[in-house]
Amino acid sequence: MNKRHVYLNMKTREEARNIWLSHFAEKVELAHETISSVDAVGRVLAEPAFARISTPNAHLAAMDGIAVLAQDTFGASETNPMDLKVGEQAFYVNTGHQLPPQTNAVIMIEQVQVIDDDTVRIETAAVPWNYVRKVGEDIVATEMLFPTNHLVTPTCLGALLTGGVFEVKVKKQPKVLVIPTGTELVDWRKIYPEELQPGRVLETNSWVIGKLIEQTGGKWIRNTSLDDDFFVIRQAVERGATEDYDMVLVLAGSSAGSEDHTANIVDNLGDVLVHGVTIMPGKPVVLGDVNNVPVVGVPGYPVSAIVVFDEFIRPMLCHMLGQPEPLRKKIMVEPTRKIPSKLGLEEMVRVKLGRVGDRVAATPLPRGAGSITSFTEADGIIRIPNENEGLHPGQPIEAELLRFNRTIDNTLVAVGSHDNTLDLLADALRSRGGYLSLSSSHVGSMGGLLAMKKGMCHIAGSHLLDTETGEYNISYIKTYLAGVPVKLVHLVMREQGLMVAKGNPKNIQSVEDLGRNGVRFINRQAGSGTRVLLDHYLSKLGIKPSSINGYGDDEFTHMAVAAAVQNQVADAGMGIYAAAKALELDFVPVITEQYDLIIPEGIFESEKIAILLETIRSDAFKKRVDALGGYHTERTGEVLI
Ligand SMILES: Nc1nc2c(c(=O)[nH]1)N[C@H]1C(S)=C(S)[C@@H](COP(=O)(O)OP(=O)(O)OC[C@H]3O[C@@H](n4cnc5c(N)ncnc54)[C@H](O)[C@@H]3O)O[C@H]1N2
Ligand code: MOO
Repeated sequence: MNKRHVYLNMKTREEARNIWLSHFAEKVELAHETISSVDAVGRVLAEPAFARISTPNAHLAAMDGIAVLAQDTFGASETNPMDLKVGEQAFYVNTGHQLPPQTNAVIMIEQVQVIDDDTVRIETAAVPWNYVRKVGEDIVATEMLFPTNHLVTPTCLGALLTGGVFEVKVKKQPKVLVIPTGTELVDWRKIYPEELQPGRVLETNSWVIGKLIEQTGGKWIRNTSLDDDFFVIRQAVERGATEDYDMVLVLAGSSAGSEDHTANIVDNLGDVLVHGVTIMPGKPVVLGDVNNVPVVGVPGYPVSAIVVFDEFIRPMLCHMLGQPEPLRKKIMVEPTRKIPSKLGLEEMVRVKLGRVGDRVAATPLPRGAGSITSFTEADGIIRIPNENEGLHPGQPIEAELLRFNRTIDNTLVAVGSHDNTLDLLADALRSRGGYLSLSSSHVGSMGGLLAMKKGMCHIAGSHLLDTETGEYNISYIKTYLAGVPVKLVHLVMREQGLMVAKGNPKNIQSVEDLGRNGVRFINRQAGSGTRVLLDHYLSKLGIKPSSINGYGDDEFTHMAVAAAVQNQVADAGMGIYAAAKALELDFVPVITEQYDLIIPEGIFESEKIAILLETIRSDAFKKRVDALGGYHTERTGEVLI
């Protein structure tokens, strides 16, 4: 059974959804149960709920005052006040009291003069049924309160109880068996995080998918994680499809590897309806039918699993529960940079969004389906259609929102060079308890200048050294942002240097050592301030870039360079002290450099920027920056131009 499975016929998302939902349209029927109305919040009615009693169940006073027979008061006016006898023509009532017999209106106490214990005076006539809540005004016994398939909410509970419906018949929650598979997986409940061995992976998908099932109104039972063994996994799927489960999910093993059994197992036990959909992430999904139970082979990568939940599992649960699928709101956005896409696949690109002027800027996040943070950091999803090779910067496209519009309006968009203090800044802004958040995307200093020129960001972080004057950023602004009025605010001074393995085994002491035989370097991308700095040193020292082994290999952030050194992909990389410290690397200082924020003049006086400046100038923020090590904050917050 270890044959490598070749994809059946790839289907488009639309085709796959139709096959999947229509195949089970008549087959999936949830059982019913009768439960207390209070427990039914979040559940779906299996039959209509009819009121058993009326409410109000008598005529009730709607105001504090006197109950009267309206006809008795006709003719009363300011010029013709009328006296009423208490206990005969007028009866004191409070809001909610039942009206005394033979009365049909209430006069508010403010409009009543008390003459003595037995007499009250009025100056306006009462209109029949004024300030009275009549019998059955809200609910009439036998009326239908809610139809079949109604989702009970806390407010619906109010109507049910008021109508005397203390129990309701609801659909049983769809019960889903979730089977994680993969010999490399480790149960997080059984280890300390630091004990995780290299190559082992924490089993997270079942928990994420399980909680998504709960959110959709289902229940989940987690099978213990199974090794990649055809027979063991088949047995679990068979059990799920013959016991009283409404759906079975096999996590991982969906693609083409020698250990990827899901499609074969479904084929062996039932029918594979779809294997392979032209979406990315989520491509290798398996949709099948075993014993009339929907079975999904959910791809192992965390983001692929979430996408498959959104596209196929949630729709099936909603179908079972008779609920419409929740649709995400959509808005038009513009990419801040080029987003290439594979022809023939519908790519779902996670993006950060922020309103800049009258446009919403969309910055793509890393696309790897293994990166869960590319989903948690995303504000929206852009779908690039199958027949499209990608998007140009500024090309308008629809994005599905993962957050509220308000959040997007209140996001400061930072595009440019990466610095760890931006993370602290983002946290400091959020922890003010206000509404403002910072989203930063790391495209290097020059990338930030370009985004600013196109009006796609509020902030560009930059540390571009003018090698002739020794000054930072200003000459670059003059050259690249000519005609774009901007302000420059100093953020931090920081140590740049060479990150090397702990103990510095290759004894790298300076930039000159990078050209030595046996030293492998990892560079930063062209256009990054760090690259400019390195090139400056190389030319000053007369070292040819071509003489450095690895000069052509680059990474986009300080942390990525640090990780390359930690993983021994390289012996040295240029970056900031904080990144070296974070990964416990040694650090050889080269220079203290200046890192500033460029901000468009047009928004410099805005409330958002005022909050930003107040935050970076605060002692609390500077203290946190200093604690990172390798930073100097003496001039933090100074406006330079
Ligand atoms: N030759 C090909 N290889 C792959 C293809 C392909 O078309 N041809 N497709 C790729 C795509 S796209 C995806 S998505 C993955 C799907 O792989 P599987 O569903 O077979 O899953 P695995 O390979 O076992 O795992 C992938 C990845 O995810 C981790 N994982 C698995 N389960 C969990 C879990 N429960 N919690 C957390 N993480 C999990 C696993 O360790 C792997 O790192 O295949 C590509 N390959
Ligand atoms: O389809 Mo895979 O899910 O692209 O990563």
